[in-house]
Amino acid sequence: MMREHNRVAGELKRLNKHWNDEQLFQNARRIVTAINQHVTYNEWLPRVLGWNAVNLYELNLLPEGYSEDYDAYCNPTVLNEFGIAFRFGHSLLKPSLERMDGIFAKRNPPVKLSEHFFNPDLLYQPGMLDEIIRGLTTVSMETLDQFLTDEVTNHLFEDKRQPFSGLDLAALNIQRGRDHGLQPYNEYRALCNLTRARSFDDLHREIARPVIERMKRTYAHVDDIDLFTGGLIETPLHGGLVGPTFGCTLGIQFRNLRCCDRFWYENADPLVRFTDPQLTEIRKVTLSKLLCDNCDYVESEQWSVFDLPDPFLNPRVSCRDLPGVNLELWKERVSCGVGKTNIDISGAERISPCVMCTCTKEGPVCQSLKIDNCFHLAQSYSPESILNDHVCKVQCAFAFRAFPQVATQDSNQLGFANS
Ligand code: HEM
Repeated sequence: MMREHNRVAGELKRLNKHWNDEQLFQNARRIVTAINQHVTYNEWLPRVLGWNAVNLYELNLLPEGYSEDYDAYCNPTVLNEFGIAFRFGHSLLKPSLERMDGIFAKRNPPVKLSEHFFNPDLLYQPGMLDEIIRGLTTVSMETLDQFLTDEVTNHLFEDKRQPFSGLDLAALNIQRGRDHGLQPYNEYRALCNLTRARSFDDLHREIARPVIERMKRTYAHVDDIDLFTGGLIETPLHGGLVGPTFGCTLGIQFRNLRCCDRFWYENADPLVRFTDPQLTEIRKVTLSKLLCDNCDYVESEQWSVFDLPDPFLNPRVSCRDLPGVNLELWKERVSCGVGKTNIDISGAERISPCVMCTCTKEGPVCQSLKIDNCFHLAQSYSPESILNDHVCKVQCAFAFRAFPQVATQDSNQLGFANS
């Protein structure tokens, strides 16, 4: 995303040479934020929550036009519970990241997590970032379940010189929930419209039997189960990764992030919105295109990078064939051409006797003028220009017919009576 920011800022500078650093930064930031929101809700959330939950929490994006869902009275901040529920990703980690070359052959050695905590030097090696990205988009993740790789449960931030110095991420997550005063898992079940369990066996609809048996051995009472533990062990929602309790926590959070944010990219607020054509451009972008644009030598990506490549269902295509944002639409207007008239930005001109146009950032906006006195109009404009203006004709033809003597006076320039 940082590379994308700099790429967009560079393009904006080429298109708007008169912009200063602040304008370039703020506009690039706004575009990249919008792209991030679009990719997250369009490509990522459906895979985490499944389509049923996406529909239930109204997280579907609009295919066109502006959203009117902004609610100034709701709270967009991050829920305490979300800070724990969103750690479900820790269960998806593999012990090492595969590296792949340009023809997707594995490169050795893979990047072992525990060998690189606090040591990102590897990323400075030429081609390394591309190799890791190819690996990440080609190899499947771990299953979301009660297991976390040993690399983060025994070797997190380990000091190799000191045996057993590694931390346990699962324990940190559980303890962090308690530090933050979170309610037990059972309370969140009730809040999320599941039944409040009175015994361990009441969990059987959401949690597999053998896992319930392990819970019995771990916790003294069903009310003692922590949110992180209970959420992680639930059977996934249909078509998603997380179970109903994490699904509910994430669903509410992502709904708030969308509806309570005045700067949400689909919003209609005329002070901060994108133009309709700009919004259409943002809606074209996919994570595959982002990777293409920002890796060093990546030339192809599968259409949907959150899904494994497949020659039929998700083929790798050339980066050139993936749609992206056309930044030409952010070229700032300095003027608008309306017919033969050129109007400066923010200026207004009468382009004909009865039509006034204003040049806005989104293009010219024209409106008909109400004519109070047609004879005054006739003193200022030629008969041809008035007759050629449909708006004048509609308003003044009646007046000129009613007073034909105006047309016969020598001083009269109109000649309407003869027409
Ligand atoms: C190699 C990969 C990762 C490592 C080593 C890692 C490690 C950590 C650590 C050490 C913490 C702080 C734990 C604490 O003391 O409370 C943390 C917090 C967190 N992690 Fe991860 N994590 C990784 C990947 C992920 C992924 C893939 C996700 C989500 C999809 C994720 C979500 C979170 C969240 C939401 C927090 C809490 C942040 C906060 O409240 O400030 N992490 N992670």
